[in-house]
Amino acid sequence: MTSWVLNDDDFKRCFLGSCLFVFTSQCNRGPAIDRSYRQLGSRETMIMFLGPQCSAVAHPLCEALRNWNITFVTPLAVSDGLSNRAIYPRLFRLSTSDISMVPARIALMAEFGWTKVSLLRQNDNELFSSVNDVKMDDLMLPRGWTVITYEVFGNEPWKNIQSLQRNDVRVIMAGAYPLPALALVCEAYRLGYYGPRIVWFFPSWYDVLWADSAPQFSNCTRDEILTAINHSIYVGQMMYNPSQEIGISGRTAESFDETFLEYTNGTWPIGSSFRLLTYDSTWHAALALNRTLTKLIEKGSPKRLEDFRYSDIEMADLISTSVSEVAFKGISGKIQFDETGSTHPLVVIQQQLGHKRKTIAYYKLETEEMTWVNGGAEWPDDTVPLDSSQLVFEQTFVSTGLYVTMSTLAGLGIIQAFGFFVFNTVYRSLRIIKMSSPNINNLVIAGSILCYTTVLFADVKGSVIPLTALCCVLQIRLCTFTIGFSLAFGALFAKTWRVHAILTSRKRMKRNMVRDLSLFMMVAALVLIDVSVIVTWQTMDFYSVVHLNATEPVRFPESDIVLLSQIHKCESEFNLYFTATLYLVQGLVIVFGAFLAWETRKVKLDALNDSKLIGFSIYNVVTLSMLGVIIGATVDNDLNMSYGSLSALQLIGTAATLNIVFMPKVRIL
Ligand SMILES: NCCCC(=O)O
Repeated sequence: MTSWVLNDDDFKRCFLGSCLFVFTSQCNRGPAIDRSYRQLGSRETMIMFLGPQCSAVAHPLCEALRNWNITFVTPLAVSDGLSNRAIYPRLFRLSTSDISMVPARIALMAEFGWTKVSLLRQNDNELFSSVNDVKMDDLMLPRGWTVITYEVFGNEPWKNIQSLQRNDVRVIMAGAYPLPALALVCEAYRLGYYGPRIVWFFPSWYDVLWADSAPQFSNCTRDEILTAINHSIYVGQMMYNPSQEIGISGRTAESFDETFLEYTNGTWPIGSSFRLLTYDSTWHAALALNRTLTKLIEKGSPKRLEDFRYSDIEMADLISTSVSEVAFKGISGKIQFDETGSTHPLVVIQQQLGHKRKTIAYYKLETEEMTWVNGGAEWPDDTVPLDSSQLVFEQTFVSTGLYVTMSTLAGLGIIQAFGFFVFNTVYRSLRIIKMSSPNINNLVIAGSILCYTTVLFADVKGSVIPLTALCCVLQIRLCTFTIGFSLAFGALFAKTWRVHAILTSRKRMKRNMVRDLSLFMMVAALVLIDVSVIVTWQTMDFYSVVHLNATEPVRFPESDIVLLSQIHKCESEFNLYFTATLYLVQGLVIVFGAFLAWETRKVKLDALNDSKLIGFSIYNVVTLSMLGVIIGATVDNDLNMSYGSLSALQLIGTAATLNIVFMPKVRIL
């Protein structure tokens, strides 16, 4: 390209015929360095180097040639490291550091509502060093945005694509030369990682037709690459002055392109995206050499440009200073270097739309201002892609059908319990009822009703229970079941204890020493213990709602939604200890009750002795409680299974106890 520029007639008129070394290295370090050293070893001294336009070459070469006092003027070479004047004192580029594109990328993310990206860069080049990642981090982290993965790719880009797929990455900022990028995108295509939900960011200095090289440099066709990069975004410096201003060369960008296309037979060869910058950089070199010559003449120096020698620091300084001082209106825009030897161009944002690349915005680095043009970005279905799947939480409730069934059964149980209460009250004067302690039996009924009531409190679908009140429901269940159990089983226990006391009083005590009041007190004491444990628990160690994933996330391939079913549970820090205390109290009553039932098993007076019934009840309670603990532990996260099975156990246990205690009496009557 530069060779063509040098052949341009207008250019020749302005240029003084000085010795320039022109790079045609196509970003290959080795050949570039080899050619440079051959040139330096020749008899012809080079006053200035035009290029290298690739950072990959600029880094090693300019560093190696630092002591040769050669001034480099290059159109591109955008690596941030090249701004370091200590290492590259005589390097001037008509471009800005790639790192200065980061604010533009951030502004685009903000515009499109993206807060999660992956940064992916080529492994073997300083241009795509972690400096960009650090700058991205600096601007993203304070905003609370996330870099999902930092990918570095080499010969196995499929691994990086799989990582992007695994991490559900939607927006990828790629830093790579076009040829490795083709291999990367080709892998993405092969692995099905493309479509309306995937957006790539590439540097805008990629040639517009970069996908055309696909068959040569990847296993994909041009169309496959274009499919994979459709809607991609390109960010980079503006290399085209859209205004029809005539620059120093007497050309506009448009008229230049006409001539250029004549020269290339209407094609856009590789590297043509920086044709205007190349033209302007050559002009810059020429103007700087002119300026140097003028200065030499003005100073009265006998030296001329061709007298330059690599050891002549004074003249090298003069050349470098002249390069830094030259400012002019080029066909790519206004050219003026800053103290780092870079320019401050406008940033252009483009979008790949099929085989075309559309300019969608400009971004001013100084003012951080974005100007949208040509209708801005276009997205499939007019919807900006999301930066990640939308996690939709679905609260799992107890199913209405299950709740209604269980509640109906509980209701029937409560009705039956009331029936037993009526029976107990109506026939209280009959001997069989009287001797079975009807008052205490009423406690069994009351306890059973409370146990049945427990089933009615559930986190049921369509219920009006807000999440904040969920733990109140659990507290009510805790109270109704614990107190209900203590009332019912405590009353049975108390009765058995009385039989045991009577049995033993025949020898040592008076028969009527154990009145109902004592039994009430006994049950009340048990209930009081429960209440104290519950009150201590709920005042010292509050329940709070925890969200538990009930299932693995369910992905819907055709949408961005990932459904996560959650159950809400109430837990407290010392949950385990308080539950264990309650179990211990109930367990002691059960064990002691079992002992008393065993002791009084020989009492033949059925109306007086409930020991067989207690034995049955204990058997019931122990079996059902064990089942309850096992079910509770195994189906903890399946709300319906957990509610259904525990409610069934409560219903069966309560109904069995009530029927065991009352049915024989009802039958006798
Ligand atoms: N061919 C130009 C790419 C940019 C760079 O290497 O700095």
